[in-house]
Amino acid sequence: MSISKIILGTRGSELALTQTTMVTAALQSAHPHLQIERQIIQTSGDKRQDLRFSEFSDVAQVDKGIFIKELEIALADKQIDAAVHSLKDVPSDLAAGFTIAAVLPRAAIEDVLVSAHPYTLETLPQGARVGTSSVRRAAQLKFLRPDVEIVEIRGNVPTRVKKVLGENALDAVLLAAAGLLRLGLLNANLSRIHIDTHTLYGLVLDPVKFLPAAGQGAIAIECRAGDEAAIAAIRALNDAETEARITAEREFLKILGAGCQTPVGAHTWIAEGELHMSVRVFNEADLSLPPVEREAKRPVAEAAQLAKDLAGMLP
Ligand SMILES: NCc1[nH]cc(CCC(=O)O)c1CC(=O)O
Repeated sequence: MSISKIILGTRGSELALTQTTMVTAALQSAHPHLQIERQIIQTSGDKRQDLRFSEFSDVAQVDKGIFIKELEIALADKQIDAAVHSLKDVPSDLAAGFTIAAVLPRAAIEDVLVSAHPYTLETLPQGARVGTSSVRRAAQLKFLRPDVEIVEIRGNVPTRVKKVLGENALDAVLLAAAGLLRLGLLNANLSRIHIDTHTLYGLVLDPVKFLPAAGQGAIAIECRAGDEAAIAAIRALNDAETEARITAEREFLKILGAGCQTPVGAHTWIAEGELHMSVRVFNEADLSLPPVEREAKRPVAEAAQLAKDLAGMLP
């Protein structure tokens, strides 16, 4: 079964559009005769950039994917055939009727400390104000630097970078390396951020010390479950190592009933044919408590079981 045309749905942010251009290029090269169209869909997360995540009418809804719901509606309505997502924004318990048909080879997984000054996590000034809207990043920073004040920030990636500039500038913000790289803001040495006429410092944080979010740096393509023709076409883009890693990371979140707004870090890597995962689970009610840290490994083919092993090791 093969298809002649695919409509890709995407959010309209610069990052989403860049990622969709990457998917389009990969898809076109896998299927030279396939006609590929793009449709931009605004999500509730895009419409309400004025709100903090904690102010959404139903806080649980944030975990259920404020950045993907409208894309799933468009998929179900057959307005689009596939939705391009930052996997990190896709809930670990995907809504019924949908499937992740492929994940592209993963980019950088790390978080970056962005600042107008060459700070490290150790040399950030006492009581520094650091911007993030991720409870995972907030928890990890508070764990390493209890004196730091977390400031909740929202907006697209360039908007957040600019929070370290001008009047009332934050001392630093925390962002994903993948997004900064894809937008061309972070240089190839991963040390400088260029935005408008400004040059800022970027410090890539060691994922062993500052654990990434499940799925960070991965681009996923979601289809209607059962749309075998579209799934088969898109499956050609799938990267097996990335899939094994994100399966373990997302399964761990799913077992915990956690979402993108839960303070959990998960780091996976493949060494000598085995899939390794380390996790850090913070106490949601009291972020200042030390996290539970666990590490385990299994053959790459047993990714979901690795997540179960780790979940079983929690107190
Ligand atoms: N929640 C926003 C979001 N979703 C994906 C990325 C970056 C790209 C990625 O992690 O794949 C970002 C921005 C950020 O966290 O800095």
